[in-house]
Amino acid sequence: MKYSIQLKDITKRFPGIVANDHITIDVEQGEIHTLAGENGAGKSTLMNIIYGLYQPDEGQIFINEQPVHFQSSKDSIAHKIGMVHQHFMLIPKLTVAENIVVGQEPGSRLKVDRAGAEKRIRELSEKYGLKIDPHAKVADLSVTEQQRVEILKILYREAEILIFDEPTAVLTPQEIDEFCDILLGLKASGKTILFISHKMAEVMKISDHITVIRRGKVIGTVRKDETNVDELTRMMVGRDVNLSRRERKEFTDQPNLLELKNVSYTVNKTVKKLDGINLQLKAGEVLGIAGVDGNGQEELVQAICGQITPDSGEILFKGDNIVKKGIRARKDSGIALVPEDRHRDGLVLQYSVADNLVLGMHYQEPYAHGHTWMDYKAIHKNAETLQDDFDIRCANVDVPAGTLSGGNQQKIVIAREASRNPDVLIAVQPTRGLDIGAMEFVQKTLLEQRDKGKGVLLFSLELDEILSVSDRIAVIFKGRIVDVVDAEGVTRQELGRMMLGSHKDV
Ligand SMILES: Nc1ncnc2c1ncn2[C@@H]1O[C@H](COP(=O)(O)OP(=O)(O)OP(=O)(O)O)[C@@H](O)[C@H]1O
Repeated sequence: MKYSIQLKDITKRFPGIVANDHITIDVEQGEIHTLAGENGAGKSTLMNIIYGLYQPDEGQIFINEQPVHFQSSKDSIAHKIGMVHQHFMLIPKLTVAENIVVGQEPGSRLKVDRAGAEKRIRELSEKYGLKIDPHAKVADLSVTEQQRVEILKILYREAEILIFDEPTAVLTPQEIDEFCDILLGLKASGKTILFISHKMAEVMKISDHITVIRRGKVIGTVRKDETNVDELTRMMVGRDVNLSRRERKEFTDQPNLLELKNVSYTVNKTVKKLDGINLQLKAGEVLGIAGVDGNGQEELVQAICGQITPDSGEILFKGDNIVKKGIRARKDSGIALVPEDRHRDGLVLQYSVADNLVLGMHYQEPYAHGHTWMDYKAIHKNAETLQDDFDIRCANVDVPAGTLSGGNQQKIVIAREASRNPDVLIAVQPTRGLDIGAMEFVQKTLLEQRDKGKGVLLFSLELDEILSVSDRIAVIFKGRIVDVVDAEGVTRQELGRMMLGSHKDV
């Protein structure tokens, strides 16, 4: 047996937290080894250590059975290690080929061998089924394509050990299947892959070994063939988790909290993003919006929250047409949003956890008195309560939000928006990047809002989530609502067909 990576007693401390606590893992050459564990367990930290971005406080790394001491990623790249990060690091203005060769242009200093580079990129793209055109501009590429450019970039540098930090969190279910095939192809050609994921289906599909870490410690390494999802879940969160269908509310005739009447929105005068949307969200229900990504979901959220103005139609919130109201006025009147992109729209990463937990409410009682005086005591108290309720893992609530793990950042946004006590809560991919225990918790939080008589509009690409949490499901296709069905009476298959444009009964 040959080992590509061996970690012996790796320990990494941050102020107030031991992120990695004597981690020992052996990764065999040519295998797909998955690292799983709760949000904040220390997975990304460990990957960053192997890639040379952080130095361990204790312990030893062996690459190809030789001890190494990486001072930076330059050193790990020299050892043929490549990493695809959670957030891509490409330059949008440049082409694929330019992004890939940046800093390592082939040819002499004076004459860059552009054609040679493009030829190699094309060959690599074909060999691994990445389907990327070296001439394409990165700004024009989808998320999946950008991820593939990142993969090409490390293959171009001849990486043999490939690290993927939660690559599928940003992919749609359809894209995940293709991504898994790419990883299996890379493995077949002899590469060693270290992979982080919270999604058990894909973990069970592609892994050889799975190492579970919890609170910085290794709980165990298991062979995929000798484990199952229940065992992994228990190893990860220390208990059983139930994500199956939830109890429905008996459907009585509740008033509409939110009603869209014939809402249309066109870009560039020709592309109809929303095409006569009619939708009602009642008090005391979760209305799931199902659809293949890019069928108008983003514009629907923006129209309701006031980020775009529809060309025609009405949006009634508790009976009032709010089409002309601004974003803040809508928020203040009781519409809360858990946005899809938490880094861009949900958090200020350099602000503390406590400040992020009152963002958008910081100018109101009880956090501010008379618009001038911020009540830091009240802000702190709120933060500590929410940290407890939502199990936000951090050293304390004064650390910058940017130092929290991805999943815990997501919990800040959800905790804040739920704590606004809104009448309507719009949740867009609310469990993306969350571990299975946190996923269960967030879904329960949405149902609690419902049970308090609020309306929850749930946008999710995960059909299982839509089916298990929603009371009714509206299917969006090409900017139109093609059907609204009772969640109890629809199957996964029917929903899948409807997402491609057909009605339930067709
Ligand atoms: N640069 C940093 N400064 C301070 N603390 C940090 C830093 N990076 C990580 N941490 C802390 O180390 C712990 C482990 O974080 P890490 O990002 O490794 O978790 P993770 O397992 O990748 O979680 P997730 O699944 O949520 O992405 C967390 O408590 C986090 O807040």
